[in-house]
Amino acid sequence: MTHPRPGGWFITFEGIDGAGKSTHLPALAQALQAQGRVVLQTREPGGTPLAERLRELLLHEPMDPLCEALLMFAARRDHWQRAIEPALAAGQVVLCDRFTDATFAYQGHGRGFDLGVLDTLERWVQTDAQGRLRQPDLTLWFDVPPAVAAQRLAAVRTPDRFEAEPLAFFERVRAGYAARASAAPERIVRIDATRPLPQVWAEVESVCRARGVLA
Ligand SMILES: Nc1ncnc2c1ncn2[C@@H]1O[C@H](COP(=O)(O)OP(=O)(O)OP(=O)(O)O)[C@@H](O)[C@H]1O
Ligand SMILES: Cc1cn([C@H]2C[C@H](O)[C@@H](COP(=O)(O)O)O2)c(=O)[nH]c1=O
Repeated sequence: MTHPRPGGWFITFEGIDGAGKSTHLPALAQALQAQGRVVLQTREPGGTPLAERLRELLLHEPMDPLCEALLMFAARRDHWQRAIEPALAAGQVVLCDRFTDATFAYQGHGRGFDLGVLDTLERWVQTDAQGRLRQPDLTLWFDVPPAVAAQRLAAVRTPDRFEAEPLAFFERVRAGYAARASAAPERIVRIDATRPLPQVWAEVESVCRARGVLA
């Protein structure tokens, strides 16, 4: 049997809007808590009072792509320093609904923002006191075609500034996630999220067991 390591795990949930991330994140939190782990459930943009205020602007105020990218990273820096790093240092499991892969997918591939600049901002924001660039330990990429995701979301809520983008935008975002997954296959695991919920959850559990996140 595998045992969770004593230090913290940093696990991120990614995918286009409506893929199913927010459905599975609390389920994994519950499974981990049942095994005695302390779990921080959080999200981006957001996760601290300041970052939640930036989220409101990002989701609802019109702005140009540079402003959008800078605000995403500003929110991330606050979230990173005040919430994620302390939780990991305390040995907690951090489950984060979106992180920097989303910036590469949405701002980079979706909006066409310079990927090299995003690399630089990522290094500025996520480098620890020892000079190491910190990445998630595991990223679950919930992959669905944009038409499926749009159908799911249409049934449940009024679209925000991102969700109101056309299908072609989400095709580019999805391609962005695929590119990130090809570049980091050991970290980013693709989950076919078009299947019924119980099957998707079974794969989440199985990946987490295989990685030693779940015992
Ligand atoms: N595998 C699935 N099959 C059918 N419906 C699903 C599936 N996964 C999620 N849903 C439904 O789709 C809707 C969107 O799911 P959810 O909120 O988890 O997506 P999300 O990826 O977190 O989206 P967002 O990033 O926009 O918040 C919800 O109503 C959810 O119940
Ligand atoms: C972190 C991050 C997020 N976004 C976008 C993606 C989503 O449309 C919204 C967040 O809404 P959700 O319902 O919580 O998924 O923000 C982005 O464009 N870039 C990012 O880095």
